[in-house]
Amino acid sequence: MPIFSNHVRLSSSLLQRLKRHVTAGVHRSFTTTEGNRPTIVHKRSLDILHDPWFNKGTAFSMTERDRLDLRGLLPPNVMSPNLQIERFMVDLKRLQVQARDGPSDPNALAKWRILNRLHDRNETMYYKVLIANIEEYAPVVYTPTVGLVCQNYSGLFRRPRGMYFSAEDRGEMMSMVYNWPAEQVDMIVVTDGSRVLGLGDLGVHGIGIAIGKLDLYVAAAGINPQRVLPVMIDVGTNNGKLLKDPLYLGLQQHRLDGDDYVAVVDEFMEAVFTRWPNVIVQFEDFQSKWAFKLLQRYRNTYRMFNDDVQGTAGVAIAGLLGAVRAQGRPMIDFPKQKIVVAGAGSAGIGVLNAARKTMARMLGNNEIAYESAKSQFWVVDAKGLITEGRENIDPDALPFARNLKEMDRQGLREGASLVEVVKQVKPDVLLGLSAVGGLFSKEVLEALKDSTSTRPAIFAMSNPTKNAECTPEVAFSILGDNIIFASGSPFRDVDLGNGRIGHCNQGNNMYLFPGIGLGTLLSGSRVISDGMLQAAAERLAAYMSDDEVIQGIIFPSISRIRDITQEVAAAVIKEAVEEDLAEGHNGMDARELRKFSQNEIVEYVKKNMWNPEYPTLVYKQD
Ligand SMILES: NC(=O)c1ccc[n+]([C@@H]2O[C@H](COP(=O)([O-])OP(=O)(O)OC[C@H]3O[C@@H](n4cnc5c(N)ncnc54)[C@H](O)[C@@H]3O)[C@@H](O)[C@H]2O)c1
Ligand SMILES: O=C(O)C[C@H](O)C(=O)O
Ligand SMILES: [Mg+2]
Repeated sequence: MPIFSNHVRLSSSLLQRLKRHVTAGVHRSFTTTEGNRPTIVHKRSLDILHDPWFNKGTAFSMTERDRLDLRGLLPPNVMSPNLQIERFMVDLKRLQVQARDGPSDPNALAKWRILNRLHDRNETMYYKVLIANIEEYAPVVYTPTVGLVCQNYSGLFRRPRGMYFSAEDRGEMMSMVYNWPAEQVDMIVVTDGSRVLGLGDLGVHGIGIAIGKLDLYVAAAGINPQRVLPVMIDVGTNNGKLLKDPLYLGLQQHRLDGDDYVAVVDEFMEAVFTRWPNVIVQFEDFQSKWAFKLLQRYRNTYRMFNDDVQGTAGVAIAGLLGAVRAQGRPMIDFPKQKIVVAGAGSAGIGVLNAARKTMARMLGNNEIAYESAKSQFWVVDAKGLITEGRENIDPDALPFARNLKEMDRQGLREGASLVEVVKQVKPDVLLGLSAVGGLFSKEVLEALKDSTSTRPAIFAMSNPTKNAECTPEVAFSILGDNIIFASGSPFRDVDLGNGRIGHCNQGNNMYLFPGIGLGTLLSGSRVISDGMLQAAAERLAAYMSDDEVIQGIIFPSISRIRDITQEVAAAVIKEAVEEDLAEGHNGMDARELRKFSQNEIVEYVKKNMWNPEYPTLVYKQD
């Protein structure tokens, strides 16, 4: 069957170009599932059954069983991939039947265990299940359950997944990186476990967060699972409980700091980029103290980004623009919005910087616009309202510190509480990235009733569920149905009676990071520029129709995540080409990319996404 037979609408010139590209790619990759080409394997018998990359379990055909010395090692009934999944789902669904009282932690963990075991033995089937049921299982393999998994990791740990670079490995990283079996790695998600969601320092157990993010890279962006690598940089932990816990899996020492810390991360970066010069590294859940510094240190030399700072910023911008449209106003009115942000860490500051820049661009894109835009923000952290009167102010928060005299005129002062700020400012938007569950208390939400907006917006973006600044039930019950609500972790929509629905949007960076990674990979850009991130955010913002936005739906359902990711990746590629950063990928050179129309870029993206289908396996001796 010709490779492109199912894409009859492609123009013939694009078809030729894509064919050349795929053919070139096949010769370079060490295993491939593109088209119907067989995958060459260098193992047989039980070794195949024990390798999750190649295992098909009961779906091995009889001819394949013969070819790979598997006859007799499996029950005789050859199952179709669909029947195989049906059998697996019986086990998984049994948990739902037992969970009469709604979702509970033990139930979520039990589901995670079943899925994780499948992940360990048959990756193709695991991603088939995940992609087909993404709405149901993203909250199990990703936020919020992944937080619980990290908190319980020493008991849950079975087979290792990913790589651990520890402070003890200094001087060895350049060679140990070759212990990873894949010749090609496209995406690394790395964490040092110092700020896992809103759960604090979980040390080496934070590896779960890198695994969960990469699950979405495969499910949403179609990155080949053989080419993803979760990484934990273990420099110790400052979590007193873990330091004393005999069952803790990581280094039981206080975290390295200062130059010692940077030296470890430097060595890791050098090692992975030496072995895989085209890899993309996503930094995840680093405490803000290091998140910004490492981003500045590496972003102009390596293909990397920080998801909590940059991915979150883009998702928040898309949501904030959606909130403006939901008021029936054009996006260009964004610079008039009064925004109170609770939380000035890596995520909060990332959002503030991006929102300020977006406003400035809309106001004329000059120095004056940039200066004036900052007066739209009031930032409250653990010590209250941040003003120029703050002692030892964090340099990253300094640009948003309010002038004391101006605050005095507004009836506010240094350290004013969130409720005071909301009362005085009467904001259009209240956005939380504080990691403090319930911070948007009844009092705060009551104060928001006086908002000058026709439709106030509440973004309770902290994760996991228990850390959300408020629940949609509380928000809708206090403020009525004329609000916009988004949360970082998934909540159900709220039934407001009389057929009315209070829509709960999930404002999570999962809508951007897979597309940022995929777009960067396929463009071959050497760095990830602000323009590429901005293009990603704008594409997400434009994704929702006017009808949806007016109903209060400002983010898409996660069931559309593969489609959104494709669109975001295409926007990232287009921008990389326009900024002359694209160097091409896998036989597709940058000049070809430049000739592509918007639709052709989207087709190019689709063609390069991995799908969970079993390839034919052919054995060849090493
Ligand atoms: N929805 C998303 O896509 C997304 C993305 C990134 C981060 N997050 C979540 O955002 C939260 C914060 O992440 P971070 O990296 O910025 O953490 P961080 O620890 O760097 O920052 C937390 C900030 O909250 C402030 N804070 C603490 N108590 C407060 C209070 N009572 N009132 C106001 N502010 C208070 C702290 O002073 C600090 O500035 C986490 O829960 C994380 O899971 C969500
Ligand atoms: O992991 C998530 O769900 C979003 C974000 O990266 C976070 O740190 O909370
Ligand atoms: Mg994160």
